[in-house]
Amino acid sequence: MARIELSRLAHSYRPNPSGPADYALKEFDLTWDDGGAYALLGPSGCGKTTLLNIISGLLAASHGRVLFDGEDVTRLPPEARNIAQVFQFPVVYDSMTVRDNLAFPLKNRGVPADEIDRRVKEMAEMLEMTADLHKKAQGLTADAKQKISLGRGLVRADVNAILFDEPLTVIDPHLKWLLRSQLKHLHRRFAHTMIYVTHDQTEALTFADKVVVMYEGEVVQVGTPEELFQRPAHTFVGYFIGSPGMNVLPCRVDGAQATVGEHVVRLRGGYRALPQGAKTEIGVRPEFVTLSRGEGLPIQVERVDDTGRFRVVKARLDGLAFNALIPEGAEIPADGVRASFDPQATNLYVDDHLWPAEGEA
Ligand SMILES: Nc1ncnc2c1ncn2[C@@H]1O[C@H](COP(=O)(O)OP(=O)(O)OP(=O)(O)O)[C@@H](O)[C@H]1O
Repeated sequence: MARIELSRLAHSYRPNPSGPADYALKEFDLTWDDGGAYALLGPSGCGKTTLLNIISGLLAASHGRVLFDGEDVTRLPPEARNIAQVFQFPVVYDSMTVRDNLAFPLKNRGVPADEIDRRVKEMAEMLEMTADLHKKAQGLTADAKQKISLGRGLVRADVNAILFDEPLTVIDPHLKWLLRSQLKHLHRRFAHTMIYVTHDQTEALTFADKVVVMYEGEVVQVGTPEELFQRPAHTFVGYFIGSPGMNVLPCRVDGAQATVGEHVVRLRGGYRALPQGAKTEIGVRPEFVTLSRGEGLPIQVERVDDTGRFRVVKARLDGLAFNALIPEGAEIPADGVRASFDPQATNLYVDDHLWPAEGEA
């Protein structure tokens, strides 16, 4: 296992990049702690696979360095990096049995036969494939083949890190849930550094201790699921995490208050010296919105969906989509509805980035 550092890393697939749009990854520094369970989350095309392939050595970064426990591995090929990688689609040897497929990475590294036997049995049990050990991979379903791929990634004890690139895409929903909890269990047991790529927030939040969120080639936040919920560092994190996502409203800011349209919203602290001409917005999660006939911003309710524990109110505010989550039992006025926000949970964004109030870090 290793602590993985990416130093001033950037990548362009073009030979002569001339501007930010030419970069699949824009420059950043990032450290993955030894033994951490990370999810790498972001929409299609944001650079997740590019980043994973740079860590494993399948791709040479055009800029910056990769360090494992302080040692520069930037120029080392994949086989010298001791990384296990599991891809979206199965990578198995069809002509081999399940047992031989699982044993392959261990045989390659000269692990003694009795140790191979023990680890293969343990892995087959975990994957619920003990009865299939003697079968050729060829005749198995896509699900089963992908389970073997996972097993081949997890069977080695000595890896620096295990990288998963959307490994559960082809797996049916029930098994998906099962395998995800087994991965978590395995992480607790062996404390491998694990990086799990997904564009599914549920998958990311259930697997990881820390989530790295990417957007358009940038790492926009690294944080615990709670941090991503409470203080999204970028408006994209606010939209992407949570269901429904954070409300983002254009505003003007004056000290400790924002003006949205003609209405004043109290902020949790003072804001001065904001950059001239920058885009300013407040972000408030639907969970921190209260509806009443009294104070607040006028909204037009379009729909109320009852989920059991709370109701999702879909509305418009100054023509923009706006959502509120209202607990069961709390009143939703029939007309003249106004929305007010908890100031502690109202964040200010300047050009999409979270802006701290005076005195905040
Ligand atoms: N081999 C390549 N040559 C040129 N451009 C590439 C190559 N691979 C990826 N890209 C581009 O780099 C950007 C990042 O792609 P990448 O596959 O890393 O994203 P991703 O977040 O993994 O997406 P997905 O979730 O769809 O797999 C995209 O604009 C993509 O078109």
